[in-house]
Amino acid sequence: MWTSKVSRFLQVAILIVATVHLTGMVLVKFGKFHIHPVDTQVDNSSAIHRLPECIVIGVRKGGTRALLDMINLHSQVKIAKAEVHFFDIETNFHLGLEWYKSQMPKTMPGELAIEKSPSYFVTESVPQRIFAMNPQILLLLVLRDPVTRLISDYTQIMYNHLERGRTFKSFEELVFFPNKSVNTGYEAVAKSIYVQYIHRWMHFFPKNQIHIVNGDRLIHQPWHELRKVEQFLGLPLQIEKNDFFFNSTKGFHCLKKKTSSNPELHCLTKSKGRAHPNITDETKTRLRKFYAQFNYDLYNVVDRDFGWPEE
Ligand SMILES: Nc1ncnc2c1ncn2[C@@H]1O[C@H](COP(=O)(O)OS(=O)(=O)O)[C@@H](OP(=O)(O)O)[C@H]1O
Repeated sequence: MWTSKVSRFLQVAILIVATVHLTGMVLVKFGKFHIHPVDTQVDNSSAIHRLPECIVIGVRKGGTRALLDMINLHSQVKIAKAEVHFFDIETNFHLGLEWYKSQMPKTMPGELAIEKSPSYFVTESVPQRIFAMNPQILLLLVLRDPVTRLISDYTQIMYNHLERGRTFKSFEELVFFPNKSVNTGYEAVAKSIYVQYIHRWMHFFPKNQIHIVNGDRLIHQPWHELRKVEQFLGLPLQIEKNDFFFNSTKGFHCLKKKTSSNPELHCLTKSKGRAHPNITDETKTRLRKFYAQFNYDLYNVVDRDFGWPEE
């Protein structure tokens, strides 16, 4: 009688302990509850500069700033505020890895440092240099419709000239030769031929280390793209639709940063999301036809169809 009471008591106790343990595991797995260094009473002084475990490698005008600021909403991510350009600018590269590390945000164990330098993607020497630093590194690449990216790139250069009081050639003059064929010698045209650069990266890194963010979806539904980035980085899922608000004046989503009890609202600077010059439908169609084959080649190489318009 006495022994059967003890054994019944033990069975109930084991059941309670197992239920609590399992519930905890499920909550952690689905990101409802995070065991995070910042949540616990850890001494912040142990935060140090570390090399990044993830780099946003480009592409220029793909939405790299938006991506970096958005992933920074995650409590386990710290970002380098300015573009570092360590691997693509020789004078920086020669300062060595200790200099590079010093440009990174301080992180605690379990936190990820991320930097973005959009020209890494197109600079020949960069994949090998990053591989030499860390062959396991995770790479994020934002790609958007090549024609929109080209127009965005041109717009940026145009504004830079106009701000300095200089005149600037029209889009058509730069993008087409007089016989109307596409001028691939114009850098902004070449940078939208993504497939010619991705090969170099895939020579060094397996596909599962390169995650491509859809830059067009990043504009319209950033939370979907951020969810995939969190999964790629192995982070607990935290970033939600509610972390964004649509700013109708800007025409883009801005962020609600959870730095205090009242979220701080943050939109990208005015150099992002500026009005593009009017480009005729005829010009866009000609460019779309030009990029179509390169886009197919890219879809084949990365096993993913981005569905960019073909005309
Ligand atoms: N939320 C939000 N707010 C503002 N802008 C956004 C956003 N999401 C994506 N984008 C798009 O990002 C484009 C700029 O890309 P990058 O940051 O990669 O440019 S850069 O290469 O660093 O100069 C920028 O291109 P432009 O529209 O030509 O300015 C935007 O279209």
